[in-house]
Amino acid sequence: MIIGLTGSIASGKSTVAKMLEEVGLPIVDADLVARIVVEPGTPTLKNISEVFGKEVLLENGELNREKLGEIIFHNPAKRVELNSIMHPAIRQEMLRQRDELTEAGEPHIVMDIPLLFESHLQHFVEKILVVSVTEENQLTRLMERNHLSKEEALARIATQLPLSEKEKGADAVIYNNRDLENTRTQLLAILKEWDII
Ligand SMILES: CC(C)(COP(=O)(O)OP(=O)(O)OC[C@H]1O[C@@H](n2cnc3c(N)ncnc32)[C@H](O)[C@@H]1O)[C@@H](O)C(=O)NCCC(=O)NCCS
Ligand SMILES: Nc1ncnc2c1ncn2[C@@H]1O[C@H](COP(=O)(O)OP(=O)(O)OP(=O)(O)O)[C@@H](O)[C@H]1O
Repeated sequence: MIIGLTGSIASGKSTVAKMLEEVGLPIVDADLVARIVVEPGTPTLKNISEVFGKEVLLENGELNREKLGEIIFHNPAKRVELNSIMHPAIRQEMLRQRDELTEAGEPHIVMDIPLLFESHLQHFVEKILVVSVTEENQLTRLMERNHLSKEEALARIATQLPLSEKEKGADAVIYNNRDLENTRTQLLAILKEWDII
């Protein structure tokens, strides 16, 4: 079974992905793939620097993620432009990793895709697991993890579909508002129901 793991920024997808890894499931991680496709020397990085200018590169030639983040989370047109450069490359590499795992005989694969609904990638997966949080917890955790001001964190949250909408499209929802043991208990119950463990 191909499981799509999604949620919103700082809702706890990576936290749940780690738990899924601990029970032995392989993960295809879109955020990680998004880093691979912009490594120095890739056509995607060249394309980004042509469109956004040399200011989005560090001195060593790597992508300046902080700088690019500041630009795209405050400018919808720039975000659409970046998405149109990066998303085809990300999708291609994610499918390659998925096929490699399938060929290696993995019976279940998790695809961790933050923008699963926004990018209409539901057809990539068979079951959708949404990690949800209250707006209050999401904001506090995002500000703490990324050292962002309230305004910066709210701007990032606003670029994604509301979690209430994502919950409607889910086969199962994990409410990640309490401690990690509580989250793990919810996850294991879902995996049992889906006959995965
Ligand atoms: C702008 C970048 C360089 C900022 O890097 P940074 O290290 O600060 O963030 P990171 O990559 O860890 O992303 C954190 C979260 O931000 C959110 N996010 C990232 N990109 C986008 C986007 N284009 N639109 C909406 N939300 C986004 C996701 O929830 C993601 O999990 C980076 O996010 C990026 O390359 N984004 C474009 C690719 C993309 O769409 N990635 C999202 C999943 S495929
Ligand atoms: N149940 C919890 N209690 C307290 N803190 C938590 C809990 N779950 C996650 N966190 C913390 O909240 C932050 C966001 O979690 P995580 O990185 O897993 O989210 P994410 O959905 O993967 O985010 P992104 O989309 O930005 O990659 C992290 O700093 C994490 O340690």
